[in-house]
Amino acid sequence: MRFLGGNRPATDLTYADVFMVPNHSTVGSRLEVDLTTPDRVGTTIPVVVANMTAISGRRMAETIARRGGLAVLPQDIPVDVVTEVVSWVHARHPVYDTAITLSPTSTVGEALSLMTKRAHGIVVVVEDGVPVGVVTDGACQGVDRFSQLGQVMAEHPLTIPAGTDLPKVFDVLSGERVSAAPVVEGDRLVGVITRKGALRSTLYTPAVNATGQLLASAAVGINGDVAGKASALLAAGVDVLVVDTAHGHQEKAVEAVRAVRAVAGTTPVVAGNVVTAEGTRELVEAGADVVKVGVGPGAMCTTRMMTGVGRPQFSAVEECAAEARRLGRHVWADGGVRHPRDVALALAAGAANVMVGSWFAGTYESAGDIHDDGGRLYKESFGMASARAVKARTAAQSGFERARAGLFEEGISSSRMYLDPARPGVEDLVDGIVAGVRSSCTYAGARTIDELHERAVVGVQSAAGYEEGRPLPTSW
Ligand SMILES: NC(=O)C1=CN([C@@H]2O[C@H](COP(=O)(O)OP(=O)(O)OC[C@H]3O[C@@H](n4cnc5c(N)ncnc54)[C@H](OP(=O)(O)O)[C@@H]3O)[C@@H](O)[C@H]2O)C=CC1
Ligand SMILES: Nc1nc2c(ncn2[C@@H]2O[C@H](COP(=O)(O)O)[C@@H](O)[C@H]2O)c(=O)[nH]1
Ligand SMILES: [K+]
Repeated sequence: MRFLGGNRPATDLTYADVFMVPNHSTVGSRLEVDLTTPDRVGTTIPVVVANMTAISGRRMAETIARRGGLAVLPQDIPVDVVTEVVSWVHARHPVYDTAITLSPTSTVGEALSLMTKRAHGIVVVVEDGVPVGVVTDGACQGVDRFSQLGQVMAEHPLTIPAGTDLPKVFDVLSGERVSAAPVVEGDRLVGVITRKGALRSTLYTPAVNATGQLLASAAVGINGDVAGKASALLAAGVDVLVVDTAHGHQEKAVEAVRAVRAVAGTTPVVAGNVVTAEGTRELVEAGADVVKVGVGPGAMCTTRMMTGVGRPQFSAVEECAAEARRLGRHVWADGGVRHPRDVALALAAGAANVMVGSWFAGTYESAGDIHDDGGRLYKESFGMASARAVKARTAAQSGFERARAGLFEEGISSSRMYLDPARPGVEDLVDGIVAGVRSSCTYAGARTIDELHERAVVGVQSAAGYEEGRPLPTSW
């Protein structure tokens, strides 16, 4: 990456401060771009879901890995639960979405409450593992919530035999005017496929481990028996370990990384967070394969307002990525991503992968429950250093210790993240990110993430320059 006109600004910058100019390009199509990440964690798109309780759970992990990304389970989740979630994610189908299933005697109320857990929009009614009907949201409207699904379901549903050619699936579903259908092996249900899902599966490559299972990752904190917890997570089968703390450039964090490295073998170890070359170097020397960059850019984060500490994210990523690359390692840009452009700019700055939290909170697949605010659907999100999260994390401590820890909050305890009715699923947001980044690459003349970093020419803009780039939904 170089600055336009060779003018490196004296001030640190964040994503909104910068733009990329197009280069002469020989990349003729956005489909020629390969977004496999150079960090060797196995992701085929540069999207990692942040380890936040309100966001990253089993459905998020499954859905994002199927499209080539990775979700990190938060450090607060007990090991036995992580173990169960990881084996569940590993057992998911790499192409077909997991079906929501109920029986003919289940109620419409149950179907409606489960329908928003996934974006595919159907409940499959099963008897002995065999689909006998399909229920859509439309079929549940205007009927008593206690009605049984056997009375409202569409019987003898269209089913797709597993292994059917994906363009054919798209054509069959389009021809039958249905958006989703159960997938069967023989007569037994193995999943669900949508029209969009068939399309996406031709564009995305699932992120899988050496045995072909969807990738799963989990975080470990820096307190307590770090090596013991890391070993338990490895025994649970996690494919990527993340050492997670606010201040990664502290002795305790460095020791935690050493402890994790000692037990991790060949499993990639990611550690953070830092914002300087020195912090990056110390974590790499302690054994991190990837260093996580970002102090204070997160949407739920109050650190900069509380402490004055942090660094504008574009410059933080640029400096840390340069140091990591010099040492043969990589960085993940963590926090502050609100638009596809931010992902592209993080990669241009040298990040190998980009962590997204709050933006994904407002989706069907995030971990929280859905709420209705006068017809607008939303989910609650909260920071991992908020009083709410600290309370949960310190549950085993004495009341005094918990109350004292609660005084050191550096995050928002409650925020509403509204679902975009046009893009309610996390895959809709990923489509936007991937389309944006592929396009950035062709503008820069890059076929890969490394080439985007090498070729990017970045300028600094005024607030008016940024504003000019925003679309205008209504007139002036
Ligand atoms: N990226 C970011 O900007 C930030 C991210 N977070 C997220 O919040 C979650 C909680 O992280 P964290 O607060 O590190 O909690 P942890 O429970 O992981 O513990 C942090 C440990 O570091 C010690 N510590 C020393 N200085 C600091 C400091 N300035 N801030 C925090 N801890 C410090 C703490 O001791 P003691 O409590 O005694 O001081 C404690 O032992 C994580 O998921 C983290 O990623 C939190 C803040 C900023
Ligand atoms: N200072 C705090 N940072 C937090 C908190 N919870 C999470 N985070 C960080 O934010 C990113 C995600 O950023 P987003 O803009 O995509 O939401 C996450 O990975 C953490 O590093 C918090 O309570 N305080
Ligand atoms: K912030």
